[in-house]
Amino acid sequence: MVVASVDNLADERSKAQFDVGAMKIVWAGSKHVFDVTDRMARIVASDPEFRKDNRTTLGRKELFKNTLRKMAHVVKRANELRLTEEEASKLRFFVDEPGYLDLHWGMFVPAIKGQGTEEQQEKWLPLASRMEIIGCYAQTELGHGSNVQGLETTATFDPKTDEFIIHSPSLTSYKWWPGGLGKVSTHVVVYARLVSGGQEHGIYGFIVQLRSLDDHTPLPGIIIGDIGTKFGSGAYNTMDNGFVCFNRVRIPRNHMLMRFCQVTREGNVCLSDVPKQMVYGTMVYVRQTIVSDASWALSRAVCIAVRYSAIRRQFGSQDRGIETQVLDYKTQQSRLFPLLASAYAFRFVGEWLKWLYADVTERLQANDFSTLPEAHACTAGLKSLTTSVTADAIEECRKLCGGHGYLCSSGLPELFAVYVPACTYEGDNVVLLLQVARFLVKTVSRLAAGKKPVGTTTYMGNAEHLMQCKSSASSPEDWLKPSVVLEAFEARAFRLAVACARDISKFSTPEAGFAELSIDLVEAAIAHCEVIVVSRFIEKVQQDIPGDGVKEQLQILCFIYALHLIHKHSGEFLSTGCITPEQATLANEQLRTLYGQVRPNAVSLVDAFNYTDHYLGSALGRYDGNVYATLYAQALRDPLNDTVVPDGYEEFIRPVLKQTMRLSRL
Ligand SMILES: CCCCCCCCCCC/C=C/C(=O)SCCNC(=O)CCNC(=O)[C@H](O)C(C)(C)COP(=O)(O)OP(=O)(O)OC[C@H]1O[C@@H](n2cnc3c(N)ncnc32)[C@H](O)[C@@H]1OP(=O)(O)O
Ligand SMILES: Cc1cc2nc3c(=O)[nH]c(=O)nc-3n(C[C@H](O)[C@H](O)[C@H](O)COP(=O)(O)OP(=O)(O)OC[C@H]3O[C@@H](n4cnc5c(N)ncnc54)[C@H](O)[C@@H]3O)c2cc1C
Repeated sequence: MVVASVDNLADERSKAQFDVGAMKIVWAGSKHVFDVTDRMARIVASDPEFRKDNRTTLGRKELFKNTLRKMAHVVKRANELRLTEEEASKLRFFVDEPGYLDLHWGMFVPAIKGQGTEEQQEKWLPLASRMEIIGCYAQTELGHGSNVQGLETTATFDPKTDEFIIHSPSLTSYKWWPGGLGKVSTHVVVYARLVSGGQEHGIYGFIVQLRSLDDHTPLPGIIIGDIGTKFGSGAYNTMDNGFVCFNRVRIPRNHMLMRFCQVTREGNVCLSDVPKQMVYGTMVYVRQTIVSDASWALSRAVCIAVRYSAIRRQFGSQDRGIETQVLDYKTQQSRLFPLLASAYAFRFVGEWLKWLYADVTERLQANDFSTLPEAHACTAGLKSLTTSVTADAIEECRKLCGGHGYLCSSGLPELFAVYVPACTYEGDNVVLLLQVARFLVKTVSRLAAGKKPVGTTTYMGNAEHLMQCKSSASSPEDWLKPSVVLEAFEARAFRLAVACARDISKFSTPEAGFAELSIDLVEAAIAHCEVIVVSRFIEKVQQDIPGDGVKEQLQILCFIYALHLIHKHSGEFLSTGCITPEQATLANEQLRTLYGQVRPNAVSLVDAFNYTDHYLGSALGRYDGNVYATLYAQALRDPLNDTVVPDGYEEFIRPVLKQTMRLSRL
């Protein structure tokens, strides 16, 4: 049985029609990134300190202490190996355990870099880099998260002492959720309403010390703790998401992050000549990183499901002969291959978004704020789209693995539990899509005023054509033409956005229209985000891509990505008149053909992710395909199997059996 499993994956690998090594480089982004990633993944996988297969069986306290041990080991190894920032960040990534380091490096440091003055950066960044202080990011409160302008915490300037007084005026104003806050962080960037001279001046970030650097006890006026156990076993419970109440805590004036707004010694508030949304900059940065993370989480789930589907056999045999690999069932392919294609799509759009973010950052530094709205819309929209799809996809992969997918040893339940809050943190996905919709409606109304759209909305400049065009697809092969596919996506997105803008104008106020039509607006926003992903994927496959057969495989995946969306949203494509029912049928026919073309390459396409068995953490997704023996070995290691007769037998099983025996004798 074991030998047959191993043979299956070896057979699968022998069928590949492309150069897997070259695809690994494409997936990584470059040879350099591949080398760094590969080396860091192996360092983590070979270090017993980073073992993670017992995580779901540990209680919260044990689990948390275990994470503290691992985080300390990460810092130690990074120092010992003299890792660069890039290497250290990959090392932390492959440790694959949410912990305070994520928030320290991922939000606290970026908040200071983005919103601190040069002097503030000079003071705080070395302390943070050497980890002489540990920081987190506290924006959300018990009563408000999405509505940042509704935050209640105050930072009142006291000109007498040249200090700010940080205060939580109500229970609902307690900071609630920040990762790393509950038990670890010594410092925090806290977002509060700036009050000076009796007037409010908006929300800004303030650096506050939370705990003593000598004995870690909370400083006076600070009530702090963990908010409690979260969804799933193991999963995000390794993180100390916390609460904090500030009771008139005093901090020096220069602890306010003053890059965009300065408070003088006299308490005068001087706003720089920049948009006030610059204070939301850390969120834009993190949303961009979340899009890249989505492709990692999705590809990990898909890797497990594809390998297992090649191993798993059900039905199809005559006379108890060899059964069919479940990967050969068209229904399995139609559920799995679009997810495989989405993993590649999100990888490429993530890389593009990184470029967009770098570009806008450069412009902002030169006081050019013109691309800020587009950067906000793209990061918000793509964060929303990719995390929602990924969360659903992990659950779909669990189902694709049948009963064994439900076991923690499949790796999928914990991956789902750890991933699903991505739909909420850094902005609830619906709230973020409504931001995209606001941007789209504005773009459409600017069009009417003769303004030329730029960036990702450039396609809307072709307004007349997009409103009238009818798809020219007359055969399944036509759906392999980039121009045919793009036109359908652009026309659908534009028509939905125009319909929303038109309908909003029928209400008494734009706000009333926006609120009433928010369901349609969310759909228009998704359609626009899908234009971005599809067009970036098409752009990618039109480039020169080295490696035998690599480009061909990516083209197949690109069209699977696009055509499965046409199928999924066929209602919208049809109701907007972008395609006809016959053309939808042709697209489906082509999709089926493409599934057949991916089939022999599926295992190699997930091998190209280059994941170690440690990172995958799955009995079902092992590289060698030795699924059943691993499942059995892991079952035997379960704490319930420590003893043959369970604890509790004497107390709770024997009395029941005795009672039943007595009753049956009656
Ligand atoms: C091994 C596994 C490891 C896992 C590790 C994972 C690590 C991840 C850790 C996750 C940590 C999580 C952290 C957090 O969650 S931090 C808190 C995040 N909070 C949010 O995201 C709040 C969401 N809310 C908002 O962003 C705003 O409140 C919202 C945008 C929704 C509304 O803001 P506001 O009321 O001010 O704005 P309006 O809607 O009225 O818009 C006014 C104009 O401002 C523009 N705008 C809005 N936001 C931005 C922005 N960020 N940048 C630029 N411009 C922005 C908006 O478009 C409006 O413009 P116009 O007036 O021109 O239309
Ligand atoms: C694991 C995790 C880690 C986190 N880490 C941090 C952290 O480190 N620092 C930090 O500051 N915060 C953190 N957060 C908090 C997070 O940022 C917020 O939970 C998030 O921004 C959503 O806000 P909310 O909880 O207020 O949701 P709500 O806004 O209350 O959402 C509830 C529902 O209302 C809907 N809704 C809200 N507003 C609208 C609207 N205008 N129109 C239509 N529907 C609407 C939403 O779609 C949602 O369905 C974390 C959260 C989680 C789950």
